Amino acid sequence: VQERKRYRVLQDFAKQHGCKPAPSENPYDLFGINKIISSTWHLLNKSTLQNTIDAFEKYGETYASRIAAQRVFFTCSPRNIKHILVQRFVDYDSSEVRAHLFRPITERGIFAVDGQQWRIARNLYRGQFSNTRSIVDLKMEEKHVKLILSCIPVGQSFDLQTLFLNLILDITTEFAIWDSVDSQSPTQTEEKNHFVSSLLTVKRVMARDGFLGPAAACHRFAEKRIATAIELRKLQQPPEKDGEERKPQGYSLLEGLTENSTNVIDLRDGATTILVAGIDSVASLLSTAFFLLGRNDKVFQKLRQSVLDAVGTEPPAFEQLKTLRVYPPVPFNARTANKDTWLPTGGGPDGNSAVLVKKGQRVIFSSWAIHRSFQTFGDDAHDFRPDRWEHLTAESLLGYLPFNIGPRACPGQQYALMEASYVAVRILQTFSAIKNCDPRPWTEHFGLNLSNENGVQLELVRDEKT
Ligand code: HEM
Repeated sequence: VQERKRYRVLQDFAKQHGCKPAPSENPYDLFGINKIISSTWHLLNKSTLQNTIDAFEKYGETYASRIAAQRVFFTCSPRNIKHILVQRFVDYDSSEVRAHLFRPITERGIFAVDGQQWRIARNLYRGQFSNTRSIVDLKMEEKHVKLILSCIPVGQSFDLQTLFLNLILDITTEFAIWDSVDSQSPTQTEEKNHFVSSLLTVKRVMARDGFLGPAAACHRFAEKRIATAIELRKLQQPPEKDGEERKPQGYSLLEGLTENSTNVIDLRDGATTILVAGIDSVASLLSTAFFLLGRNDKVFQKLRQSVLDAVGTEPPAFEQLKTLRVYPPVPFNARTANKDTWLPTGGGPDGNSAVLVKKGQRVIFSSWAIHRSFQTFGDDAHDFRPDRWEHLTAESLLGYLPFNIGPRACPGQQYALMEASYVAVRILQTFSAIKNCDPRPWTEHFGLNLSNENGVQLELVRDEKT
C-alpha cells in the first residue's frame, strides 16, 4: 500500500512539473554493472573525460544512467546546472558524495556538510574574501615567486607542474595558517617537512581509509598556529577598518577567521579546508596555462607583449588568464536530491521537458563538457584560443563555470585568479620564449584536482633585459 501511495505521489509530482523520462544510457543494465566496468576501463585508459563528451553527444545534454543499481543523471545543460546550483539549491545536497572523503581531515569543514551546518561553516569565511585586494599580499607572493624564478634552470627542460605545486603550497600555507611550509627552501624545518608529507599523503589517499595518522599531524600543525592567532586576537586593539594597513606581517586568513569564531575545531577545519581547496586547484590552473602556452608560441608572445605593454618589467597589475575553460581543475561535480524534485530540461523525445529526480538520486554535472560545447564556443571549442574571450557574449558565459555558481560557488575565486595571474605575469616578464619539451598529448590525471599525467616539461628562455 505504501509503495502504491508513493507511486501515485510521484506520478502527480511529475505531472505537475511536466516531467518526462530522459534518454537512458543503459536501460537493460538493471544493476549498473556494465556501467561500473566501462567507467573503470575508461579510468584506467585515461579516457574518462573524452568518454563524458562522447556520451553527451550520443544521448543528449541530459541522460539517465545506472551505477550499481542507483539511478544517476548526467547533465551538461547550462539550464539544468543553473537550476541545481541556484534556483533549486535547497533541493540538492553535496555532502552525500564526498563527506566520507573530507570528514577525517575536516570534520566540520565546509566540504563535508550541508544545510544549517554548511551555513555555519560558510559563515566562518564571512567578510574574508569580499575584498580580494586586502587579502592578496603581493609582497609575500613576490618573496615566494622570486625563489621559483631562481630555481628555473637555464637552457634545459624541467617540470613546471612540480614547481607550481611547491610554490602554491608555500604561498597558501602562509596565507591560510600564517606560516609558510618553505617547501622550496633548503633549510625547511623537520616539523614543516613532516607537515607537508602528511598533507600530501592525506590528499593522495583521501578516497581511502587509514589516513588518520597523517590527518592528526596536519591538525597538530594547524592547531599550534591557531592558538597563537586566538592569543593575538585577545591582545589586539579594535580590528582595522577596510583600506587601512593591516598588521606589519601582512594578512593571514587565520587571523581573519578569528573575527568570526574562536572555536579551535572550527578554525582548524576552516583553515585546513583552504589547504585542501586552494593549492592543487591553483597549481592546476597555472600548470595547464603554461602547458598550453608551451604549445602556442603566438599566444605566449602576444600575452607577454600585453604584459610588458601594460606593466613593464616591474611586479605587476592583475591580468586574467582564461585557461580555466579548456582544462577546468574541477571537471565534474555531483549533487544528490534531498527531496523529490526535477530538472527543467532533458526529458521527452525532444529533450525539452522536465525530468523527475527522486529523493536520493544523483545528478552529475560536467564543467568539462559544458566548457567544450560546440554550441556555446563554436567549432574550435576544444582549442586554446584566448582571443575568443574578446568576442563572446554574456550568454556564452552561462556555459562557463569553473568556480560553480550560486550560494555554494567558490569563495576563493577572485583570490585564486589574482594569485595565479601574479605568478603568470612574473614568469611572462622574466622569460622571453617558451619551448615545449614533451611531444605527448595532455593526459588526464585525477587527484584532488585535474592535472596532466606527464607534468609540464618545458624550457624557458630568460630575457636578458629583465
Ligand atoms: C583555480 C582555482 C580554483 C578553482 C577552479 C576552484 C573551484 C571550486 C569549485 C568548482 C567549487 C564548488 C565545489 C562544489 O560546490 O561542489 C569550490 C568550492 C570552494 N572553494 Fe574553490 N576553487 C579554486 C581555488 C580556491 C581557493 C584559492 C580557495 C581559498 C583560498 C578556495 C576555496 C573554496 C571553498 C572554501 C569552497 C567551498 C564552498 C562551499 O561549499 O560553500 N578555492 N571551488
